[in-house]
Amino acid sequence: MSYAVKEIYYTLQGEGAQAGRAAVFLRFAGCNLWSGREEDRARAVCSFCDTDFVGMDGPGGGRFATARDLAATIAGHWPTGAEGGVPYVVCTGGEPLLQLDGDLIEALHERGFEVGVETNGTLPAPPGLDWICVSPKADAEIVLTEGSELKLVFPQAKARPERFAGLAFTHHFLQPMDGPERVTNTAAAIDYCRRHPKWRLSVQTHKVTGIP
Ligand SMILES: C[S@@+](CC[C@H](N)C(=O)[O-])C[C@H]1O[C@@H](n2cnc3c(N)ncnc32)[C@H](O)[C@@H]1O
Ligand SMILES: Nc1nc2[nH]cc(C(=O)O)c2c(=O)[nH]1
Ligand code: SF4
Ligand SMILES: [Mg+2]
Repeated sequence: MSYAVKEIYYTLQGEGAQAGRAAVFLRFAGCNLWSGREEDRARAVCSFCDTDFVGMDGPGGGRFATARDLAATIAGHWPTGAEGGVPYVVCTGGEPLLQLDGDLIEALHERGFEVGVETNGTLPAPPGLDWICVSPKADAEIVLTEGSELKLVFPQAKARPERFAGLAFTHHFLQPMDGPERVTNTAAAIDYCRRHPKWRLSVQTHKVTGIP
């Protein structure tokens, strides 16, 4: 199958347990919980999204006919001068599990990449992923109930942390909801983590440092 890609760029992972790690970001176009159009936001299942994932018009974006082509393009974004460490690609979107498949993961592994995914958890994951970050949304049942990290945007009235605390993830993070209430949400997340040490705070560090 072919892949619809919004953008591809090299940056640092900004969130969660891998925050600070150099990575190529592969942002797929499209999501199953919101059309991406502002006029649909209020009645979307997921209504707080901070991302433009519509179309294939971003830097490095486009339609890729094969897994080989896409993996080669991603590998081309890893700087030739980067010394040490393991090349890392973060597959996000939009919802990456609408498109990410075993062929692409295999092609990326062949090029020496570890493959991470940022997902809303509503779709099954193909085999072979090295890092799975699930970020549940209040009105969308998750089918991915284990993985590397569960990163809950906080607060969501209908998705309280207690509902997810017992799931088999290696890490549990609360990420303050960005938007008009960011400062209040950050204080509330800090307070929750202080009272429930199983949970850690995930600050969106790329927004603090001003990188993409
Ligand atoms: C844009 S989403 C794309 C991946 C996938 N669709 C998902 O929701 O996990 C990437 C990450 O940003 C988080 N996110 C989206 N909007 C946010 C906001 N307004 N504040 C904080 N985190 C947000 C998501 O929960 C997810 O962890
Ligand atoms: N630097 C950086 N880190 C991120 N981690 C998750 C992101 C996402 O949009 O999925 C993201 C992003 O957009 N930028
Ligand atoms: S599920 Fe992810 S990409 Fe889709 S609208 Fe929500 S935060 Fe944005
Ligand atoms: Mg983002």
